Amino acid sequence: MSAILEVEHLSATINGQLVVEDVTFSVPATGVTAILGRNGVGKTSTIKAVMGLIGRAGRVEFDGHRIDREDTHRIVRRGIGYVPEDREVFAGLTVAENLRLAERDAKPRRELVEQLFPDLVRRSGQRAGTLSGGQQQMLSLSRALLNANRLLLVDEPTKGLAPKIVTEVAEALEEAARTVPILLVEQNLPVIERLAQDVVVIDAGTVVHTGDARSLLADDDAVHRLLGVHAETTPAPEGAK
Ligand SMILES: Nc1ncnc2c1ncn2[C@@H]1O[C@H](COP(=O)(O)OP(=O)(O)OP(=O)(O)O)[C@@H](O)[C@H]1O
Repeated sequence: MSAILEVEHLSATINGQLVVEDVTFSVPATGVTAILGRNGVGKTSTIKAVMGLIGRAGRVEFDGHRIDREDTHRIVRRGIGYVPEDREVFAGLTVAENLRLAERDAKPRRELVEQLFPDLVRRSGQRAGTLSGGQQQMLSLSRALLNANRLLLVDEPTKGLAPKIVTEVAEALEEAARTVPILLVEQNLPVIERLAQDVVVIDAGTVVHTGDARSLLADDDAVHRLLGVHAETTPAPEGAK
């Protein structure tokens, strides 16, 4: 399958410290590709480096164009949506104001967002800072989905959420993935099993495994060796297949 994103020998630094050493992987033009790895191995930094948010070197090609020397705003305009780990909603603004600020396209896809997140429609006048973590996550996802992005980079969307909300976020991502490929950093194995076709495992700043998600998750020894957890011990979110 053709790749929408090709990352080759990517390295990245924060405050002069090397946080991504040498990462190579590609993201197919459809479906969900998950970046996995233990805490602190460089997953978030890899995504930030692709977005040009931290110093980076190496080759990053998006839809045939080199983007590794481009500014973040140019990368965003090429059609990569970024949903950061800390959600970064404007706390003092309402849900509606947060969404309006995110609109970049002449015809933002408001209907898609309203269909995926009816709760946000009901809360359009509520200040984003008073939303629950799950609702803030949905607002953050909505902002990326409003524009006709051609790739979404989504960083740990289920982190710290209650099981029921994890399921809702997973459902929304599953629905979104029908319209746009997603590169997803995720630690929740049942969520990965539900959403991802492909996995990229990072350890100590380099890629140590790539392949299809099901094969990896079916191999408890490999999951334990690569991720330090056991596949069968992670509680499944409600409604997971
Ligand atoms: N602002 C910073 N200053 C210094 N070091 C940093 C900074 N941000 C990240 N790092 C370091 O870079 C390394 C990679 O961090 P990163 O957040 O990319 O890992 P991660 O795999 O996403 O971790 P987690 O799963 O815990 O979110 C870590 O050792 C971390 O301590």
